[in-house]
Amino acid sequence: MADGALLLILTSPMLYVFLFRPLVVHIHARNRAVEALQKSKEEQFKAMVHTSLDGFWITDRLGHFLEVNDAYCQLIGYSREELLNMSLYEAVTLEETRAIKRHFRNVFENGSERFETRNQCKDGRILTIEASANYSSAGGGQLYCFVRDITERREREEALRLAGSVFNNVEEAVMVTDPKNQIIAVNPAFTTITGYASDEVIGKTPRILASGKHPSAFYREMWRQLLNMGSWTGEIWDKRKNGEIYPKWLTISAVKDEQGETVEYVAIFSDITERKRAEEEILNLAFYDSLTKLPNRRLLLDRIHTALSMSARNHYFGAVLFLDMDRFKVLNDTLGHDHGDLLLIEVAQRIQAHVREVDTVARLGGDEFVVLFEEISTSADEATQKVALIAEKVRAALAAPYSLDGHEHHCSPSIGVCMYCGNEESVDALLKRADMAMYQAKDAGRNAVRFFDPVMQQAVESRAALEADLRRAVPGQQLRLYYQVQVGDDHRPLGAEALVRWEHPVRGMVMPAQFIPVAEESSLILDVGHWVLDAACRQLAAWEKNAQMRNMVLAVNVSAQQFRMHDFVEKVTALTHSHGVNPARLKLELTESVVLNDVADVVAKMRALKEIGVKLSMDDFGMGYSSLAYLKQLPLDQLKIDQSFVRNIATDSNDAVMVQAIIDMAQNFRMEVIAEGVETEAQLDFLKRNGCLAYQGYLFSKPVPVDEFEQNVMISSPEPQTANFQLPPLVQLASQPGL
Ligand SMILES: Nc1nc2c(ncn2[C@@H]2O[C@H](COP(=O)(O)OP(=O)(O)OP(=O)(O)O)[C@@H](O)[C@H]2O)c(=O)[nH]1
Repeated sequence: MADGALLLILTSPMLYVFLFRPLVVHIHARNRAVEALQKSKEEQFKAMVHTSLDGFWITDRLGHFLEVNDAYCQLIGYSREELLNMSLYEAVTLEETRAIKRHFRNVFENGSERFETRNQCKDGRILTIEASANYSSAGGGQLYCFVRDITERREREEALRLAGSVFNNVEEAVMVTDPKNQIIAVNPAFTTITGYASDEVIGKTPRILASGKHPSAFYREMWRQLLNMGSWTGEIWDKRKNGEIYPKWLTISAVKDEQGETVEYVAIFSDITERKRAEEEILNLAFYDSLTKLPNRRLLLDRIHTALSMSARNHYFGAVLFLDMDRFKVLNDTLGHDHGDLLLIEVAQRIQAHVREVDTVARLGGDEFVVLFEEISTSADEATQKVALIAEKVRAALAAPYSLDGHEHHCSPSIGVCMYCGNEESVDALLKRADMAMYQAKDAGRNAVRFFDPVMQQAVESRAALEADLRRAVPGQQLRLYYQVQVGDDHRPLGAEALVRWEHPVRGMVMPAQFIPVAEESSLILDVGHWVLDAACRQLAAWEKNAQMRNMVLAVNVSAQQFRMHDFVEKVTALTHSHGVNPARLKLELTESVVLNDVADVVAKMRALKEIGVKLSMDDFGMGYSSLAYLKQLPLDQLKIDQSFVRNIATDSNDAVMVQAIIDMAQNFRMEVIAEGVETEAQLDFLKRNGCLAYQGYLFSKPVPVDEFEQNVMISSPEPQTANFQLPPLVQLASQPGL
């Protein structure tokens, strides 16, 4: 229309001036008005958009921002200028790029789309955005979009979803109560643990769960803490629907609103029956003896420790009783371990029946028990007397016959007592003393009570020190061999007995009587024994090269422990081989204690030794329990008459008869016989007259180092094995034991 008017004006100026101009003016005015209206609408729109709390943007079809409002700038952290130089793709997270493209396509096709996306702010934060986009074809196609940050809402929803899932699936029971303590919700685990379905408890108070095991003060304290601190945690005994009382671990928290008012209490609990049972079991295993149910060593040590500290404060005397059943092994060996166990249980009960409840009765292990008496008296005398009385009562009770599964058995205890006051002595020392006293009771014939004696302690301590030193003797090369000659009836040297000496750097020369018993009580005797055999073989090998010494037979003592070793024969064989020694020059002296053990095994070993050519002699013959019956079975070469018989043959007719009998026996069994401890001519004379043709003793020589021995042999036999062994001026030393 406006275009037609213009044509008319151009073709007819008059018409224009008079008719159309006013019209044209009107039209312009109207257009201006429309424009103005449009402008004002745009302004309004702009104002509306810029004041909107929601974000707003316009992009072109490619996503370049054409307009953004302040809310969007604030939301995303970029300025308007920055955004107008960016595309929407730069404002979303990388993963969202494809989704945005899809949303754009949808908007182009459908005109509008609501979608959720994730924007990346300038500072890196990721926001969950709800977007409502519209398409306009104006300006080559534009997208108008209102956006809203729903990050928090989504997080809340997620948290709620999670809480709901946790509530329903968690193993712990959850119970929610209102501020009036009425149950408003419980989860499935609550039903599993308590047995109550939710509709049975909702509207009720948690008191229906109470076991009645706790006093009301317990609940008062729980509420006090809950109200003051906002939560309570602890162990509590409750009752299930079926009446079963059980322990649970409970946490109650008060949930408050923004004003700080409690709106709910949330109780979360788990059933700890199993855990408590396991804990108790572990505790029992750790601190109690499973057979007698008495405290074990660990708990006892702890109790003694506490008792000593108490005594240091209150100055009361206390005591430790150490009990060991006498010959308990016999019961195990005869009636069996089960009966042994029954006796131990009975012993535990009898001890407990005779002491106060506050006294600790413990089992240390095996047949050893300890009783700890605390706070007996502040007077030493009174305390000692009281303990002596109790100990005697316990002894008598334990010595009474036992009926074990129908079998009557007699057993008794040996009891050692050690008093204490204060904590100067350590727990260990105290127990050790009581133990020593117990051994004193055993030594006194058993079934007895003995108090600790300090003199005995000293003896025990010096023995322990000797053992510790002895441990270093072999590796420290402190052992020596001495040689005591053995001669024939013509006094010619036949060989020697090798005798061990210990040359201690501080103690000086230690005699075997001092250290062999100590070695025998530990396995040290094996090391010492092996060393002696090795040294003897080395010496024999050296003598092989010396014409005058070549025929010497060397006797070596073998301990019972050493002989019992399963590989003893192999060891002897290996030693003779490795030193290149003629085994016939080696004579092993066995004692009756060796032979008494397991006759069949002993005989087998002896035969094996004889097979390789080693000679065997029975040492200290006549001292033990050797019976003719088994002497006959032993492949012995020689009997050695013990020096205790030899000592008195000239003066004691009994000993003389004994020696005669031994010599006869040896002759009957076709064994050689040698007498040890020959110190006088009279003894020698008697032996000779009775047919004993070999001798060892101070009359010929004391034990001497190898050089001296060789010298003596060479002096006495300038020609190999011809001359008599001269009696050296050593006879005066005869009073020393012939070791
Ligand atoms: N039945 C049973 N025997 C045990 C138990 N623990 C250790 N023993 C045995 O208890 C015995 C303890 O013996 P000892 O105390 O050394 O010796 P004993 O025969 O009592 O002789 P003395 O103490 O010298 O009078 C050993 O034979 C152990 O094998 C156990 O739990 N039950």
